Amino acid sequence: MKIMLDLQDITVIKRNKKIVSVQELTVKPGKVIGLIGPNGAGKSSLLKLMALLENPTTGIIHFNDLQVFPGKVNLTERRKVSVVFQQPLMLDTTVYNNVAIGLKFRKTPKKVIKETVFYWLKQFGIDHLVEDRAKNLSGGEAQRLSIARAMATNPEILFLDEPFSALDLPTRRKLLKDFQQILKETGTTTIFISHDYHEVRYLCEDIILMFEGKMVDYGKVEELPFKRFTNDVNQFLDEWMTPLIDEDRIEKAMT
Ligand SMILES: Nc1ncnc2c1ncn2[C@@H]1O[C@H](COP(=O)(O)OP(=O)(O)OP(=O)(O)O)[C@@H](O)[C@H]1O
Repeated sequence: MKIMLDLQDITVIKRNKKIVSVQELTVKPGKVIGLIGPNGAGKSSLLKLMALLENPTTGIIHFNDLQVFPGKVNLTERRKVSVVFQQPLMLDTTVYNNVAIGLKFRKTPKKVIKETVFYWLKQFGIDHLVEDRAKNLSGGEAQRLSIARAMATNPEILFLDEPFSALDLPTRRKLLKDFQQILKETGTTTIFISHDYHEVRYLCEDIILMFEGKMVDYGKVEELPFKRFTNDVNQFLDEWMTPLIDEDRIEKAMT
């Protein structure tokens, strides 16, 4: 299988501190990867590199076999990448225009724009809000809109920085279910930051574990409970995985 994204000998140094250090990281098409680790571990910094938004201090990045320099990515490559942030960045206009804008920039014919916008709003269950102003949406609706907008441009790779963390549990569960189905259908390569083991297990096959700026693991989610790292990392993982054990116990008790 070909490699979509390839990072070699990457470091990011900010204010004399190495905040990201990754020797080798490759992403194959179609993978859904969770980017995990404690606060300040370097997840967002790594995501920005992978999404070609920021330059590493040292190292080389290839995207589809082409060496890229994030500060100077050409438009064709940039448009293959979509990023969704935790706080949806909405234009102060209608829901329709928020989704249509990326397609307008790509000079997509009007008819195709309309079809695409309605298709994605429907996929995320918000087509009835098409004429509403984006700023009036609830948190859950806005998050649906921001992912629909990202998907509408048909990205080769999608990055999400804690997209579900601001949502209440039922809303989050519903969106996760819809999103999982959509990823299954589209096969979009996806990398997303999460603090939620349940979420990661539900959506991803693989995880990248960051700890104190270093990538300390890149492997299968299901193998994580059986791996051992340094004491600090083990302690983080033990605590990180505990809520799921509780949740499983509650679910069992209820059935
Ligand atoms: N522009 C910057 N200048 C200086 N330090 C920075 C800068 N950006 C990030 N850092 C530092 O780099 C480290 C990693 O930050 P980053 O936001 O990547 O971590 P994170 O794992 O995403 O954390 P969180 O889960 O809290 O969002 C932190 O110590 C942060 O303070």
